[in-house]
Amino acid sequence: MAVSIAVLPGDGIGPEIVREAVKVLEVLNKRFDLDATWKEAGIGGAGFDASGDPYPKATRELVHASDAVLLGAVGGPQWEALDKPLRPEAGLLGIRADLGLFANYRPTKVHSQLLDASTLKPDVIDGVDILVVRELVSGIYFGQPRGIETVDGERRGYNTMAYRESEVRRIARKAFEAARLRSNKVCSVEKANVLEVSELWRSVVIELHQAEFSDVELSHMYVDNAAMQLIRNPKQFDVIVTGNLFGDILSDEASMLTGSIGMLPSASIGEQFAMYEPIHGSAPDIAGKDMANPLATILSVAMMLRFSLNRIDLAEKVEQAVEHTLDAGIRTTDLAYAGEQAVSCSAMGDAVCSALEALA
Ligand SMILES: NC(=O)c1ccc[n+]([C@@H]2O[C@H](COP(=O)([O-])OP(=O)(O)OC[C@H]3O[C@@H](n4cnc5c(N)ncnc54)[C@H](O)[C@@H]3O)[C@@H](O)[C@H]2O)c1
Ligand SMILES: CC(C)[C@H](C(=O)O)[C@@H](O)C(=O)O
Ligand SMILES: [Mg+2]
Repeated sequence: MAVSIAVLPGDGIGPEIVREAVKVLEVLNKRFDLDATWKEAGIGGAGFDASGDPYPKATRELVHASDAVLLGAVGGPQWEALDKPLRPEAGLLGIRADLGLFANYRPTKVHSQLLDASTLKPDVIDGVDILVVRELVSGIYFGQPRGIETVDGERRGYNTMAYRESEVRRIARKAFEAARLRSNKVCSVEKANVLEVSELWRSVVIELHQAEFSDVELSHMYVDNAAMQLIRNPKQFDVIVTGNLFGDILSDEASMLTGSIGMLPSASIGEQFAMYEPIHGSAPDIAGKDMANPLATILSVAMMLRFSLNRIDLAEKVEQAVEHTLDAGIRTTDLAYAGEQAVSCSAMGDAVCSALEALA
């Protein structure tokens, strides 16, 4: 069956890493039986520069007409002076909200070939396999009121962290369902000792657990402790379910268990649409140098094959190709801590494509 993909490279390293992921799609079309077509459109700073809107109308129309979306990354210093609604990041929040992508899955899997790349001891991280399930279209990112006002002659900035019961219930449900397919453990992370929004979060998670998921082991952890436990003993976690801001922070932290933020893919899923993107940003410090790690984006393609295109077989091939590439000692700069010679972003993409072709 023919499938259509909207490809949104974005800014900074976005076009570089997405180019390598598209090469993988080309191999799947040519050497396997994927029948995918794709079209590119602008998002973030690229969207703003072309049309004055970080989530342009043409992009919106394309993603609504596609089976899945692949996004690189958005943002960069050249757009920082813009008004908030025009910034690249507003384009990303805009597409997530527009497509209703409330569930963001961020798998953190330690590859045994990369134990040297992590700053943590091998026995602490070997075998780590955590799924962060992050709420993506609510919480403090979207809560009202928000703004900067002048109070008593000085500026005061404020945001609102709010969750409705229904929003907590639907993300918690996704976490429990995911846990049933894994090690059957959910840790719900919030700050219920201080925040009412977290108090509600915890009580809704407990209600849902008692009503429908009592077979799943449930624990609760304050976010500050969770940040520490992720480094102290990451293997205690299976599924972590948390809100938008805490999930953003904890997933970047968790990525370093794997050796690099360049290793973590993600799937953002709603009722109707799905988008796949690495968890990292546009990395302005290395953009344009062909040195980014494209594996997070390539592994996001594997998630797309599995969850949106109904091709688990091809998802597994892509994941195997990544494993074989790591087995061969091929490392981009972010992974090359043990004296290995680093390869470029495009060479890493080529290596994964060759490994994939060898599996055809
Ligand atoms: N999903 C997204 O589009 C997304 C995510 C995070 C940040 N951002 C945006 O990206 C810009 C830069 O943000 P930041 O510097 O805080 O975070 P970042 O994730 O872009 O970079 C953080 C550090 O990680 C490195 N890094 C990131 N991805 C890498 C990769 N694939 N390979 C090798 N190294 C990699 C960078 O070089 C940098 O040193 C900002 O405008 C931010 O808003 C976008
Ligand atoms: C760029 C930013 C809006 C985004 C977020 O905070 O969600 C990013 O950090 C991410 O993790 O995808
Ligand atoms: Mg982030």
